[in-house]
Amino acid sequence: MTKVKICGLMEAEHVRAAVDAGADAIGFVFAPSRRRIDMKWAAELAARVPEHVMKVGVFVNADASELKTVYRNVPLDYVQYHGDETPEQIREIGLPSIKAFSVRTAEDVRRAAQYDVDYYLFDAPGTDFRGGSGNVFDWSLLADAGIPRERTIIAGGLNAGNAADAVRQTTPFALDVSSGVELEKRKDPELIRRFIRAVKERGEA
Ligand SMILES: O=C(O)c1ccccc1NCC(=O)[C@H](O)[C@H](O)COP(=O)(O)O
Repeated sequence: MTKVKICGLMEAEHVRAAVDAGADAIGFVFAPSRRRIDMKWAAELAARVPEHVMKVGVFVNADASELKTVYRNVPLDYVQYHGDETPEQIREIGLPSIKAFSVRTAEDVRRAAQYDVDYYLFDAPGTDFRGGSGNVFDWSLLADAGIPRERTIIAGGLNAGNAADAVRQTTPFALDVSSGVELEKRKDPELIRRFIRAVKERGEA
């Protein structure tokens, strides 16, 4: 069954809505963004999340010691690298990892093979910030990725209306969404529920 990650959560009500609706992972953004969250508040929110729901911290070109401080203080399961981090930097930091790739061309997708990480997240290029743009990239480019589908996460412009197509076309491990579960730039519990339903109830085994 395809997993769902709800990213950019900032409010207790929205974390609860995601967990209650069956999210498999939630994301906190510690990078420059309108969704940026303070470490102490993220720790409080994460403490209320059951263990089976993965907690992911999103970073963009963060200083290694800063990143490790957040990882120590917030009960995170994965670090999501959403900037220009190199394979060496990620290896040296040595934490469970997701590397995000902004996809414009097939070459952007092929770069992923240089990384030894737990999961590979393919996203549309950012506009204001490095992620969370609400734009979709060309999923057909993934045919060239050379990355096992069970370690692939698709992001970028997903919503309840296109989630089933994304799963059908890319057969990923998980879908990741942020803008598509927001109303007027704030997470919306009903949209969160609809998105998770659209992924989980698409009739797969
Ligand atoms: O969400 C952000 O504001 C953000 C800012 C900087 C780096 C990464 C960011 N988000 C990472 C995510 O995993 C998003 O869910 C992903 O980019 C998809 O976003 P969307 O197109 O809004 O669904």
